Amino acid sequence: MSVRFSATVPDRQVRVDLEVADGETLAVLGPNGSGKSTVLGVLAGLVRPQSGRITLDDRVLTDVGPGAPGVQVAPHDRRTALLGQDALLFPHLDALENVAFGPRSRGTDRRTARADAQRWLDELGVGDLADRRPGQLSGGQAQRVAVARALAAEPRLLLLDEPMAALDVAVQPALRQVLRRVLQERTAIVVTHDPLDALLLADRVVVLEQGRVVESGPSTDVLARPRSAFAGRLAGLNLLRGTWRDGAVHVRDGWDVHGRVEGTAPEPGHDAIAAFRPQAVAVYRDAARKTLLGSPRNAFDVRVTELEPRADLLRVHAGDLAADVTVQAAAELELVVGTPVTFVVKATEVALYGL
Ligand SMILES: Nc1ncnc2c1ncn2[C@@H]1O[C@H](COP(=O)(O)OP(=O)(O)OP(=O)(O)O)[C@@H](O)[C@H]1O
Repeated sequence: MSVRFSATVPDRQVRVDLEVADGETLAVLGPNGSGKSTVLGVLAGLVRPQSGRITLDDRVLTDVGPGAPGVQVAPHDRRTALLGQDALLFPHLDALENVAFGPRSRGTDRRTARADAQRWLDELGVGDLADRRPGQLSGGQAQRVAVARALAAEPRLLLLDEPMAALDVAVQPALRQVLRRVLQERTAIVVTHDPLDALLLADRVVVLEQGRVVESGPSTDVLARPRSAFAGRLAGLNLLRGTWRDGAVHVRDGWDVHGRVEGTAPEPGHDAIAAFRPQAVAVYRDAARKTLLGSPRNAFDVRVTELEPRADLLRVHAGDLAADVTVQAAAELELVVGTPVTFVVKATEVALYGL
């Protein structure tokens, strides 16, 4: 286990235990004020817990509280790197100097530090912006430089606090793809509000509510079959797993899911996943109606397995799939458990990813 974390911060009502395996990315989800940033702050050494013990690669970073030796390694000595919503680059330094700053201050010679910094900028797709100052970068570009700067410090644990929250929706997919590459094989914790980030960036998810871990497990399980109230509200995503074939996710015979490919298209025959929200699914009794539809759609012939009231909607479950319909529509469709129906979802509402 790379990270073992146990900490209590009473004035923030936080009491959390968690572990991260070597090379694993853990997503931390939870409502506002549930303690996500506090956990990152404690890991980074910025918040001192009242009691707690943290080890990273068996090195003790924090060991405080009654009877503990009172170890609290300083933030710059922990081999953790924390990246927030805002890039927080030094405004008077260009991108290259920003990235080279950490290695320089640790004693790396100027030429090596600059060469390494250029490599990291190249790796993050912003190598040609090396001589720009932060004021001349877009939000997405600045965030890439910030990731390069974090990685140049060669952290053993990368901490990302909503790294895409401050960016335009339009530039999020590209950064998400960069982060996916960066996080592969790296030990990291990502705080996010977006279930797709949890799915795509993380191997495992923990859900915090009121400073406690209320749920944890593999990302796909937690998001498709959430048990906690928060994960349920956030996720409940329809996730269909299959192999990539002819530009679609082949789940089984007759179930080829079309959608928009997020990031690079998967290799034929490789594992892939299709994700769409229950709100995007229309439910029909008469399967023939789907042939009347204009834009490309996916149709799944299924049987209702459960009807779950949710606020002013009804969630119609059919095995692993779910659709949200209004109560009125459900009544008109005369839905009961066992009713054969067709779930229809537009291809534009389906996100496809290679795994
Ligand atoms: N600097 C601080 N000093 C004292 N209390 C704080 C501080 N920062 C946060 N808190 C409190 O600690 C609790 C946990 O907050 P935290 O920021 O860790 O939650 P979060 O899950 O990251 O929330 P969000 O999603 O809104 O960022 C909250 O009750 C919050 O009000």
